[in-house]
Amino acid sequence: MLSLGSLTAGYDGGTVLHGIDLEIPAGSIHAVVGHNGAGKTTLIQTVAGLVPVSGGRVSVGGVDVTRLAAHRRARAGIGLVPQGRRVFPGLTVQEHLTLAFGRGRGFGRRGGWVGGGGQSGRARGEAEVWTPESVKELLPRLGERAGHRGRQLSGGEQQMLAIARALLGQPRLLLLDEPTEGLAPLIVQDIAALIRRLPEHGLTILVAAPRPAFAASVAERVTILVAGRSAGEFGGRELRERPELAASAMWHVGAEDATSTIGHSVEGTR
Ligand SMILES: Nc1ncnc2c1ncn2[C@@H]1O[C@H](COP(=O)(O)OP(=O)(O)OP(=O)(O)O)[C@@H](O)[C@H]1O
Repeated sequence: MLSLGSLTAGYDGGTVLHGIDLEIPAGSIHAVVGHNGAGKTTLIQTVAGLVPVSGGRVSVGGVDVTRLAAHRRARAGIGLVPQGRRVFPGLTVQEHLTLAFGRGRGFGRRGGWVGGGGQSGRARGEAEVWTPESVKELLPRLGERAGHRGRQLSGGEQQMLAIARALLGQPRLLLLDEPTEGLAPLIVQDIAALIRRLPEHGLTILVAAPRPAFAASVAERVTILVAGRSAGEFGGRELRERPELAASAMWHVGAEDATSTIGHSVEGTR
C-alpha cells in the first residue's frame, strides 16, 4: 500500500531523512519510533507531501506520488493527524465534524491508485465512507461532547477529535504523528485500542511515536529511526517479547557516526 524507496528529504537547512526504505501492506499498522529530532515528523510530513523529497520515491497503492502536492495526496486518500492535534478552541465538536465532512466530500475517490488503481471518479474499494454520525459511533465520547468547544475538551478528547476529523477526509492511508503526546496512561491505552481497530475499517496506518512500548502495542511492524536513518525493523510482537531490541537499536547509534554503526548494531541485536 505505502512504499518508500531510498527516500531522502529535508528542509532548506539540510537533509533530515537519509535513504528510508519502507513497505507497509494494505490493512496493516506500521510504527516509526525514535528520539526527539530523529525525523519521525519529517517522515510523516514527507509522505503527506508537506516536506519536499530530494531523492527516492513515495508510492501509494502502486502509484508514484513523489511529485504530487499535499492537497492532491489528501484528495487521493492520504489522511494526516498532525502532532499537537490542532483543534480549534472556539469551535464545537459538531462544528469540527461538519466542517471536516464538507471539506472531505469527494476525497479518497479520485486519483488513479484509489480503489485498486481504478479510474478517476470510481468509488473506493472496500474502505468505509465516513460521516459525522459514523465517526461518533466509532468514538461515542465525541457524541457525548458534541456541543463542547475545543478548549473545553480533555487532551484525549482532542486527540479523538483530531482522528475523527482526519477520517472525514475519507483516507485509505492514515498518518498519525505522536497521537499520545501529553496523554495520561489510561487514555494512551484508549487511543492504542482505537488505532488497532482502524484496519477493520479498510485503513492502512503509519504512526510515529517516541516510545517503542506504545509502538509495539499497536503495530505489526516497527521501524526504529535514528538520525534520519532506519536502525532496524522489528515485528511488534517481537518487541513486546524482547523490548531490549528496540532500546539497543535506539541507543547503539548515538554520538558515533550513524552510517558506520547502524549495520553493526542491527546485526548485533537480532
Ligand atoms: N520546519 C523545519 N525546518 C528546518 N528543520 C526542521 C524543521 N522541522 C524539523 N526540522 C529538523 O529536522 C530534524 C528532525 O525533526 P523531526 O521533527 O522530524 O523529528 P521528530 O523525530 O519528529 O522529533 P520530535 O519527537 O521532537 O517531534 C531535527 O533536526 C529538526 O530540527
